[in-house]
Amino acid sequence: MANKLILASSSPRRKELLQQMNIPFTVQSANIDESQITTTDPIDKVKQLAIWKGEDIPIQHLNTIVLSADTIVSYEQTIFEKPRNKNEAKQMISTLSGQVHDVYTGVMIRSLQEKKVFVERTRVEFWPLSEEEIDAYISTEDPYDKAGAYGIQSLGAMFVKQIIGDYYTVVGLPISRVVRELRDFGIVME
Ligand SMILES: Cc1cn([C@H]2C[C@H](O)[C@@H](COP(=O)(O)OP(=O)(O)OP(=O)(O)O)O2)c(=O)[nH]c1=O
Repeated sequence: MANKLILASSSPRRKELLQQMNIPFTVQSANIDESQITTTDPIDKVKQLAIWKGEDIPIQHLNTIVLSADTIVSYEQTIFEKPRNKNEAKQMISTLSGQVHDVYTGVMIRSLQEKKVFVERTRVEFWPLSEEEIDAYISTEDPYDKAGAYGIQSLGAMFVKQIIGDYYTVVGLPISRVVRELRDFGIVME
């Protein structure tokens, strides 16, 4: 029997990226308490959160594969997750203005027998931004469901001077690596 993939995510971007790769899957959102995390190291954090999300989905069959991920923005010693309000969004974008930051995405792929966890990093440089530009941006919907308060795939694209690494790591799922790793779990394009 062919293996079946479950995407343990409520992120519309992760769903779209798997669809773009012609990989068949179903969605089951993980429900975890991210505030329970204690580590402040960005790599440990995205790994742990991806593991919690993936382990929240029960596996009942030998042919079930679960994919989960977590994305954060890291600048100097600070981790930026999703902004809770306008003030936090402004603070995040103002801090990232004119600077280079890292985006980390942790991924877990698991079956009953096996587990693979990895982290991808992409470096992003922002142009120096004016206060007017930042204020205009945070009054849109764009920043609020995204780590670091910007969407590189949407309006936030105008802030990005250059990147080093996989663009899709920033969007929330390093899809080329994920496709390769999924093959080892017997998940391939239709
Ligand atoms: C930096 C950046 C992040 N993001 C998104 C990717 C992630 O969906 C989100 C970070 O939140 P996550 O907690 O990684 O994911 P999620 O809550 O959206 O979905 P789930 O936990 O159910 O899988 O930020 C962008 O879409 N564009 C960007 O440029």
